[in-house]
Amino acid sequence: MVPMGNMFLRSEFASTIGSIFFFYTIFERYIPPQLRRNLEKYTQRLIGAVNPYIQIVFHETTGERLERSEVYAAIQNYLSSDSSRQAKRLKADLMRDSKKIVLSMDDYEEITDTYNGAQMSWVASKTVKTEHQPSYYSRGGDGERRYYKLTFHKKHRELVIDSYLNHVVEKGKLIKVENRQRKLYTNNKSDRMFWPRESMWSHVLLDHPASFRTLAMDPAKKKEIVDDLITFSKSKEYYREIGKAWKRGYLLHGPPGTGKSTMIAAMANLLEYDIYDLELTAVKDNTELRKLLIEVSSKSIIVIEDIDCSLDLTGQRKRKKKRGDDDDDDDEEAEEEEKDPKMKEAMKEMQNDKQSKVTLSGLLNFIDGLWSACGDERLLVFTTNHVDDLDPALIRRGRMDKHVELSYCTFEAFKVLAKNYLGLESHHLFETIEQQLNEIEITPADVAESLTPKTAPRDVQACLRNLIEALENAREAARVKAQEQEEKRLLRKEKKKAKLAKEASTSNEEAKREDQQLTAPKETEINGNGKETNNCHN
Ligand SMILES: Nc1ncnc2c1ncn2[C@@H]1O[C@H](COP(=O)(O)OP(=O)(O)OP(=O)(O)O)[C@@H](O)[C@H]1O
Ligand SMILES: [Mg+2]
Repeated sequence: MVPMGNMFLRSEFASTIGSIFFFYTIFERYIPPQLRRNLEKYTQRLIGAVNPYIQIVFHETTGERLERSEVYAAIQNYLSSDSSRQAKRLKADLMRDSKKIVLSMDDYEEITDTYNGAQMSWVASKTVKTEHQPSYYSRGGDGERRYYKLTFHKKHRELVIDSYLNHVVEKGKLIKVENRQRKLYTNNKSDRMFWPRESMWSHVLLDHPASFRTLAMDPAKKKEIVDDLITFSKSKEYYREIGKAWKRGYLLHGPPGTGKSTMIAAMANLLEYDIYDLELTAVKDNTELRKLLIEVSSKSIIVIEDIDCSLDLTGQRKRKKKRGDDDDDDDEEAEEEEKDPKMKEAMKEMQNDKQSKVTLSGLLNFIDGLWSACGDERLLVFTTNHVDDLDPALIRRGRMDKHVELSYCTFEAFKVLAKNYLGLESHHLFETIEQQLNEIEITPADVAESLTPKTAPRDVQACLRNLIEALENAREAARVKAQEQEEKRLLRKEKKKAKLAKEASTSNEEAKREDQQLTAPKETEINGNGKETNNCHN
């Protein structure tokens, strides 16, 4: 049996709804629009005077161009976890650049959030376009405009305005960054035309498998770098306190094939950052460099590879990436220049026209000038094979805070590679290899190549033997190279000696000729007066 009280309540409720419906129909049908709007306005004011709750509306689109509001997107991300727990009807979206589906509450759902003990209510809603509203009213052309409505008690007004809204937006942006697909950017060539809103960077998805676990290097050094990176990524407040922009410079130097580029990928994977691979030679000038910098997002690594070869940063073009026999090459080039200096000059000018005009001071400004402080949480990484060729100003601490040398393969590094490539922790051949590695210089890239299995299933013993052979070959190659260099040195010495001897004999001959001229008997003439005249004109 239904209790009498309940029945009464139900009939009361039904009659209230009926009355509202009745008045609403009259209101819509018989009251002219102008009067209706005025009535709505005053009713809102009346309710506002007695209602203790405040509402803020955040629309999905803003401005005349109806761009998607960043705040709306941040709120959507912020509310996603609460929505999936509280809302009964959910919408699933795969946002642009996101690797995860974002769940948000469907229209007219309501969820609550608690912040510092204050209750906040969020409702997803939409307004439908009426005939009085402009045609650009809705973004998708479906005549609807979505919004989130935040409702809270007026006693929390300051809390909401001073901190809750910032908290929502920051947390929402963070969630977006965590969900994003990471990217590898490179700068576009500057001689092409850019559309007004087109980016100067183009990108692909970043999907490099490198990690610090698989990076072969001294374990203590590796730990130091990992700790440094993690500390940096958590130091937002610290950098603010000491009054420094939140960025850090890394200089990775070492011979080719020692893992500099691999380490950059490992850094990006560890911190979940994007990579901006900056090709300096494609940047027209310092102004363009600054524009590129402004477009770099937070949580990113800006990389300039082979900085010593990238540009003429010290006023002299660096021609030699690969050294070794430079002295001879230099001699030959000098000879060429002597032969036809004018042609050389003309070629240089032609090259200069095409070259980037980025200067050292432009690059220094890029690293730590005022503009470099726009954007947060950035690593700047330079790599080079020849650290001594770099201008000291470029790599001083404060600009390049951490200098990391990546060098030839040590036994510790080999063990990491053996584990990665062969799943080996120990083997009786390890002792031989350790001895060899102490005596021979070989890059981790060469070790990795020797350890790569060439048969399936992999033959561990054969791989290790490959490495031992490669090491012996490297020893022989080093011996031959040293011998060749010694021969070249001796040849140069001989040449110099011969040149000096030739110069000495020429000057001797000249001196002899002078002496002969000085000591030769003077022609004597008797002039008309019967006096002697000296006819020597020297
Ligand atoms: N320390 C290392 N740990 C693991 N793998 C490495 C290491 N060094 C090199 N390798 C392997 O060798 C290859 C080449 O290494 P990488 O490109 O990182 O060298 P690099 O120092 O950047 O050389 P370059 O100066 O020529 O640019 C990588 O693909 C990687 O497989
Ligand atoms: Mg490299």
